[in-house]
Amino acid sequence: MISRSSLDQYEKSLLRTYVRSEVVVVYKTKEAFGGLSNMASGYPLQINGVRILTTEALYQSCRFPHMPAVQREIIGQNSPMTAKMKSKPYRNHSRPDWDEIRYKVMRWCLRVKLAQNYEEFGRLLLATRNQPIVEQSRKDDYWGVKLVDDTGGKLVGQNVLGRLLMELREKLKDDTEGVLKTVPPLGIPDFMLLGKPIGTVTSKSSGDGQKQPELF
Ligand SMILES: Nc1c(N[C@@H]2O[C@H](COP(=O)(O)O)[C@@H](O)[C@H]2O)[nH]c(=O)[nH]c1=O
Repeated sequence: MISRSSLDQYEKSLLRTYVRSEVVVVYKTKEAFGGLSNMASGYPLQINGVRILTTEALYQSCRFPHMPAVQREIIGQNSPMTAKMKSKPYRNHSRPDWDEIRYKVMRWCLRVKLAQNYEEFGRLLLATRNQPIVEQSRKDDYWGVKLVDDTGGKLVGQNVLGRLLMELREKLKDDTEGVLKTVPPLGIPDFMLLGKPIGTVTSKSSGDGQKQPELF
C-alpha cells in the first residue's frame, strides 16, 4: 500500500509556482480575462440540441450520465454557481471513474465553449498571447492556484484548468481551417446527456445541424 506521506509528496510534486505579475490571472468573471472562467456568462452552449448556459453547468452535469433528472436540475439553473451547488449533494454518486476522467471532460467542455463561441472566446484566448494562464482560487489548487504569501506575489497549484486553456490556445493559433469548430464526443463509456449519447458538437455560428431547410 502507498503510504500517506508518499502520496502527499506525490501531490506536492504536481504543484507549480507562478509569479502573479507574469501571468494572466482568471479570478472574477467581470475582470478583463474573466471570460476564461467556467463561471462566465455570455458563452452559451448547445449539446444534442439542449441549451446550456455555461461550461460550469455542462461540466457538472457530466458527473451524472446515469442520473438524467440531476443533470436536468443542474443545467436548468440560471447561475453557474447554483449549477455547481446543485451538484454538491449528489457528488458521492458521480460516475465511478470521475476522478480519472474529469480533466478530459473539462478539456472537452472548453473545446465546446470555443466551437460555439469561436470569435469571442477565441479572441479572448489569443489575447493572452504567450503568457501562462492561471485560475486563482481560495480553496482549489487542482484546477487553479492559491496565493501562498501575504504579498500576493506567488501563486501555487496544479493549475489544470489554466493548462488546458493554454493547450487550447496553442491549438487555436494553428487553426487556420476552423477544425476546432467541430468537437467529437469523448471516447469514454456512458457519455450521455438527458438519457442520450452526446454527439458531435458543431459551431452554432456555422449553423451546422440547426439550419432550417431552404424553402425556395
Ligand atoms: N471559479 C470557481 C470555482 N472553480 C471551478 O469549479 C469547477 C470545478 O469544480 P469541482 O471540481 O466540481 O469542485 C471548475 O470549473 C473550476 O474552474 N469554484 C467555485 O466554487 N467558485 C469559483 O468562483
